[in-house]
Amino acid sequence: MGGLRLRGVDVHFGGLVALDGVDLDVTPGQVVGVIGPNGAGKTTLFNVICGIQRPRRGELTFEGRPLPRRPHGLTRLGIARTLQGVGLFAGLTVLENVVTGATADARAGLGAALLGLPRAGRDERCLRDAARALLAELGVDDYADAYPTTLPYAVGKRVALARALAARPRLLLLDEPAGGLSEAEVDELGELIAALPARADAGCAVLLVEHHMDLVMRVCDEVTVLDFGRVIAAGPPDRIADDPAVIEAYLGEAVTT
Ligand SMILES: Nc1ncnc2c1ncn2[C@@H]1O[C@H](COP(=O)(O)OP(=O)(O)OP(=O)(O)O)[C@@H](O)[C@H]1O
Repeated sequence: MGGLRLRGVDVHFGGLVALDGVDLDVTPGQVVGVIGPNGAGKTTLFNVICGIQRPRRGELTFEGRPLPRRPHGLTRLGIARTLQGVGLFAGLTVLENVVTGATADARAGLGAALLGLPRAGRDERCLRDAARALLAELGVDDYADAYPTTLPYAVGKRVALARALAARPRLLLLDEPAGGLSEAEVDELGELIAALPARADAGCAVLLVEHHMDLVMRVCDEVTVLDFGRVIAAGPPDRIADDPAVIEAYLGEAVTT
C-alpha cells in the first residue's frame, strides 16, 4: 500500500497527552496539511513521523513498511524533510549543501568513490549538475557558490528545500516552511509546494505542518486539524474551513480559504 499511514498514535510527556489516537494518511500525489492552535501537537506529530519522538502506542508505516525509529533511516525509505528555520551546513556552499542531499541517490557510485575508481569523478559531476538543476528549478541558482550565512532568509529556505528534493523523495515532510517569510514569499512558496507532486520524473507527496492557515488552505488537497492532541477534523480545505469544531478551536477566528 502506498503513502504514509498513521493509526492510533499516542504520545505522552509524563502526565500530558500530546497526541491522542491520531490517524493520518498521505496518499501519493497529495499535499496534506496539519494545522491546529498553539500546543495542539503539530510539532510532536512531525517529530514522531521523523523518528525524533517515540510514540507510546500506534502504527506508523510508509508504503506498508514501518517508519524508522531514528531520523537517519528516513532517506532509505524514500522520505525527506526540511526543518523549522534553515539548517544548512555553514561550511559548505549552497551547491555543496544540495549535493549532500543527493548522496543517498548516488549510493551506487559510492563504492567506486571509496576505491578511487574513475567512475567517482563522473558521479560527482552528475551530482553537481543535478544539484544545479534543482537550484534553477527553485529559482536560486545564482547563489550556487555562496555560503549559507550570506543568504537572504527566504533563499536559504529554498536551498533547504532543494537539498531535501535532491534525495528524490517520494514523500517530503515540511515543518513550518513559511515561518519567517513575508506574505509575497509565502505566496511563492505555496506555488512551489503545490507543484511538487507533479514534478517531472520526481514528483513527491507532501506533508505540510504549518501555522500559516492561508498557505495550508490554498495548497493542500486534504487537511487534518489537531486540538489538544486529538484530530478534531480531517478533509478537503473547503470543508475544514466551515467545520464548527475547527472554528471553535481557533476561538471563533474566521477560517478563510
Ligand atoms: N518535550 C516535551 N516535554 C513536555 N511537554 C512537551 C514536550 N514537547 C511538547 N510538549 C507539550 O505537548 C503539547 C504539544 O506540543 P507541540 O509543540 O507538539 O504543539 P504544537 O501544535 O506544535 O504547538 P506550537 O504551534 O505552539 O508550536 C504541548 O502542551 C506542549 O507543551
